[in-house]
Amino acid sequence: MTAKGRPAVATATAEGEQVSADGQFGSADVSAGNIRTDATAALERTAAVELADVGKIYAAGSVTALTDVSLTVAPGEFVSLIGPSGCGKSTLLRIIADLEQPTSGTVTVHGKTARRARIDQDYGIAFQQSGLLDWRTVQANVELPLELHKVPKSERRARSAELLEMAGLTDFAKRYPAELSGGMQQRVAIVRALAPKPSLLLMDEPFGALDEMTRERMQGELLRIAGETGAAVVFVTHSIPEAVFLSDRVVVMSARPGRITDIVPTGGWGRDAAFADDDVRSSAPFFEAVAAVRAALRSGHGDTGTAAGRDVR
Ligand SMILES: Nc1ncnc2c1ncn2[C@@H]1O[C@H](COP(=O)(O)OP(=O)(O)OP(=O)(O)O)[C@@H](O)[C@H]1O
Repeated sequence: MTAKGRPAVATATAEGEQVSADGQFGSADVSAGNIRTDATAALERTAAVELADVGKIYAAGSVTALTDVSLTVAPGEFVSLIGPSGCGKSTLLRIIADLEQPTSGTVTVHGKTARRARIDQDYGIAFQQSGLLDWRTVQANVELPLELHKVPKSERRARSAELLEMAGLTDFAKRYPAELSGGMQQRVAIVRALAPKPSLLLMDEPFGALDEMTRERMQGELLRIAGETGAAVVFVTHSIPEAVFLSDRVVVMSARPGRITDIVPTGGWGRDAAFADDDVRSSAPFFEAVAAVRAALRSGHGDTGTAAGRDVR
C-alpha cells in the first residue's frame, strides 16, 4: 500500500485516539478543561457520519444520482470524495447536511438523524458558492455561527479576528462580500465554517476558486484547525493531489448512478509532522499515493476509459 513505511498518524486519528475533547462537540464545559466523562468518551466513539445503503433518485427527470452508498467516517477522520463530474458527490454531502433527503437508506451524524444534527448545528459547511450574506460585513459573516451558538461578543470578536488573520483578510473585516474577489469570498466562507470549531465539517470544493499558493496555505490551515478541534471532515474535490494531501481515506465514486467503487487509505500526508508540506508534496511516496488513487478512479470507470481522467486532475 502506498502509505506503507510512514508513521501511522492518520490511523491513530481515524480510530479516534487523538481526538481532543477541546471543542469536540461544541461544549463549553468540555473545552474548559481536560475533563473526560463517560458521556464524552461515548460521544467520541460514535461515528461522525454513518451512511447505510443510501440512494437518491431526483424526481425531476428521474435521475438516479446515488445508489447503495455505505460509509462510516470516524471522529476526527478526514475523508475525501472524488469521482467524475455528476457522480453524486455534492448530492451525498447535501444529504449528510440534511439539505437533500435520501430516497433510500439511513444517515446518522454523531448518532443523530441528519435533521437533528442540522437543528443542533453540529457541523460547519463550506460549499462551492460562498453563501455569504451580502448585507453583513466580512467580520459579521464570520461571527454569524458564533452568534447562533450564543458565544459572547468579546469571544466572537477575538475568534473572528484570529480567523480573518489566518485567511489573510484582516484588512477586509469591515468590507462587504460584494467588495471582495471570488477567492476572497470563498476564504471568508471557509473560516466562517471553522468559526464554531464544529466536530464535523462538510466541504464541497472549497478551494476550487483559490490560486495555487493560497490553496496550499488553506489546506495546511484546514488540517491544523481540524486537528486542533478534533473535527471530522468530509471533503469533495476534483483534485487527486489535494485529496491525497488532506485525507486519511479517499473515497472513489463511479459515474452516475454514483456509488463507491473503492476506498484508498492515503494516510494523512498533510498531517505528518515529520515532513514540511513542500517536502511531502514533492516526495516519491506522495506521487505513488496519487497514482494509486488515479488507478482506482480508472478501474472504477472500466469500460469508459478516459472519463475519470477528464474530470479529475
Ligand atoms: N436538484 C436536482 N434535480 C435533478 N437532478 C439533480 C439535482 N441535483 C443534482 N442532480 C443530478 O444528480 C447527479 C449528481 O449531481 P451532483 O451535483 O451530486 O454531482 P457531483 O459529483 O457533485 O458533480 P460535480 O463534480 O460536477 O460538481 C447529476 O446527474 C445531476 O444532474
